[in-house]
Amino acid sequence: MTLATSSTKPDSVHVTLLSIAATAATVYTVSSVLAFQKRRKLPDGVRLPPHLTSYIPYIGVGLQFANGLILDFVSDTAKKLNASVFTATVNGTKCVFIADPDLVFTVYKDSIKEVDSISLQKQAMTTLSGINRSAVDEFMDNNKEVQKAAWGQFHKYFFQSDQVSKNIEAVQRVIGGRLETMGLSKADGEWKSFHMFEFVREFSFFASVGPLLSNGLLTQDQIIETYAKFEEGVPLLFAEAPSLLTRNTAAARERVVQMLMTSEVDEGLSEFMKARKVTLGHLPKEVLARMNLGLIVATVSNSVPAVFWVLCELMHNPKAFEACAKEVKHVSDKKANKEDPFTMEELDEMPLLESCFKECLRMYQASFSVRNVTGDFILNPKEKNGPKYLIEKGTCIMAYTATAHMHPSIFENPETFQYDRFLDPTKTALNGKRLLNYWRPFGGGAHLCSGRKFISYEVRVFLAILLLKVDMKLEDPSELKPAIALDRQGFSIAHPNKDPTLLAKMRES
Ligand code: HEM
Repeated sequence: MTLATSSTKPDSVHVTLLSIAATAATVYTVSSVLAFQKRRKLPDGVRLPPHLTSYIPYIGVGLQFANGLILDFVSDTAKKLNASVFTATVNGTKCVFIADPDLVFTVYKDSIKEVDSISLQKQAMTTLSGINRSAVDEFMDNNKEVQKAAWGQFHKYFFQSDQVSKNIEAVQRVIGGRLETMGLSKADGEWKSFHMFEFVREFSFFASVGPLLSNGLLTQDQIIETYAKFEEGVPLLFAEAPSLLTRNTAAARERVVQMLMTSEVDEGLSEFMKARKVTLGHLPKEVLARMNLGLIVATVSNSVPAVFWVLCELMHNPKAFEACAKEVKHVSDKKANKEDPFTMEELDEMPLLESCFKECLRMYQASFSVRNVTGDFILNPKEKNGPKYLIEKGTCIMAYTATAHMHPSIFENPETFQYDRFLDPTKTALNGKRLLNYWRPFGGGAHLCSGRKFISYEVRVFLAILLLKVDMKLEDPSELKPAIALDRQGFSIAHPNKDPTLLAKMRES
């Protein structure tokens, strides 16, 4: 599918699904759907979702329309059209939007065979990683066993406790090294100033790519900036925007790919990558590097903003900060040697930190789960006697997680950061069903995030080290907390619309 873009500032312009949505919202009518329904014979009680007839040009709209939340677009349009499911055509593709928190996760149901994501995975490998389309088709269509083995490796290295434990140890070594690089290894009594997002990125990027790919990347300081340039334009690449708009992004991508093929990277390969190299060894080195770039995107584009929001919320919520700091100190005080890395068992004794992480994923997961529809199927709304919707072959479902995550009938005061909201795993939602059933920041079904266990420990360990060793304060405590950057919605965990200044110094031990 393709997204609308602004053409004024190629590459610095972000494309958003919101821009499309907001543009679409300028003109709408349901009359065409009603006419169509009369023509098409539908089973009893089944209707076509109303269609937002809209003017959505490909080029020439963009930032000027990005003036609201995708969430509001979805819920407001659903209300206007009086339907929990509606469609809108986005540059030629009929997209299905779902405003019902009980229906939005239908996309993850493996039982619905008419929903396909492989084509989008292929599209991402081609447009985003830059792998030749025929090589992608050949790999995805004819190497099912190899893909299964590669998935198994992910499971082994990022899910099995013994391996996650090793990786979490490696993460702590990386964090220790970065504290040094950032001038925070010694208690010299001096406050140092950082932009909070950049500060988090410095730790989280290397703490992820080291254990995931290679320690050889830890010395390539310039990879962060180059990768950031690439990541900024990823939505444009995925949208297959004209090359004029993606030139700089593609150039940054090529530089990252080169960095992933250096001899230092080869020499420092992680255990996971060594295993992967055996399984995928038949692929050309460059294709492998591009696939690894895709892994970095899956990892870093979510984990960096996620960790940022946890730190940011803690800095703005003294009560939560104190409670988490106390929890970490309690665990640390029991350690025989305080300098030893935290074990997974110790991190499991930090449920408040975990709850903060879950709460931030709830509040800031701003991505669509996109699925192509390969055959007609009927989507049943929750109301017993309510309408059932026909989802048509050839459409594209755009499931927006925040539809459930920010729904006031599910999560009490959804806009408020409640640091202990997820402390009790048996807690029920406002509608009486299990709270965690409505918490899906890692997707679901066949594409459930493979890194979800690893990242939940990585976040805890990073925050535990900071809370234990570093004094932190906001440069301007009266400054309002950042909001979601509207121009990046739809792609990953939301980015902030501004980067607050954090003052930090190593604590006297
Ligand atoms: C807060 C951090 C993260 C979030 C919110 C997140 C979220 C997600 C989501 C929503 C999906 C499913 C996409 C879809 O259904 O279309 C996904 C897939 C995936 N994630 Fe994550 N992720 C995170 C961190 C990570 C990390 C750290 C890794 C690697 C260590 C990782 C590796 C993957 C992979 C490989 C997939 C594709 C799974 C498949 O298609 O089989 N993710 N992630």
